[in-house]
Amino acid sequence: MLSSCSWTPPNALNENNIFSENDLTDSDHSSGDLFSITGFNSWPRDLCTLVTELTLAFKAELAAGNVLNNRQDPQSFNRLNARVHSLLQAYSQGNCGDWRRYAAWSEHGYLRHLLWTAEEFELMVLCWKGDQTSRVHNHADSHCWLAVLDGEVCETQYQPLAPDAQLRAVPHGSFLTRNSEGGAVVRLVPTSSTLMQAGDVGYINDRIALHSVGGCKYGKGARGSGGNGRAAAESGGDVDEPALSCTLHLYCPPIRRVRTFEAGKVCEYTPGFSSRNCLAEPEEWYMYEI
Ligand SMILES: N[C@@H](CS(=O)O)C(=O)O
Ligand SMILES: [Fe+2]
Repeated sequence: MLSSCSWTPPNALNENNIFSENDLTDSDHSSGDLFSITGFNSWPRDLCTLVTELTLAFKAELAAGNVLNNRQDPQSFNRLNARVHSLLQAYSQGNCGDWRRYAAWSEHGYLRHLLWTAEEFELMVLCWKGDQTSRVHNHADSHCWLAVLDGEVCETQYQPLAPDAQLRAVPHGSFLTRNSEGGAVVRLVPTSSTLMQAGDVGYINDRIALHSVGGCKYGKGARGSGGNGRAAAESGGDVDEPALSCTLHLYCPPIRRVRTFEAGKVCEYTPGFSSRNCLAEPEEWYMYEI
């Protein structure tokens, strides 16, 4: 709840919505160059500050007349991506563990816990037990940032190929399905597989690839009390138990319909949530208007 957060409205911004050198204190300068590159106000160690800074980043692009989706003007996107990436990285590497109160796992599949929803973006914690894996899916023309809060996940990206494409060998893990509209048959081929650890941040959209994400079968995960995986690992997880991993997902704009791709079929549905412990009532967060 907002009352439990030490949240204060951000300082006034200059006309470019970027904090100037004069806005920085000496201690800010000692934090390094990232401030001058990304222009954000504070390193977000808690969710309230993170949501505030993200809101400012998205509103700044909207105020400059840019759309927010995967067809965004490249210059606007590069500016936004640098800022959002830095904010998520700062939070996932140095957080105070406040996301843990929203985390819960299930035997039956990964769980989605909604933290924050607004017109510009949604933020959620996803909890993976063992090697639970999402089906290959799209992101509905939204931007999707993913930060690992604890444990490890593996992201596999897929690209469509014509089913009769001349391949020397059919790549392991590829399968025949339908295209996005459920029409022509395509072969989805895995093109990359990336192990992501606590503190890592990734980005994807539909123009880059489809993907699936999965946790690790066994290992050290989110059992410690620290803010990230290193702290949890040091506090000692049991390597024989399913790993408990947590990821933070940011979708801009929020995703209302998602498509999943399996052998021979495409499904479209409205993604749901296991819990909606939103951080605060929206009106409390919009005290500050750009
Ligand atoms: N995009 C998925 C999670 S992941 O596998 O990227 C979701 O929101 O459920
Ligand atoms: Fe995804």
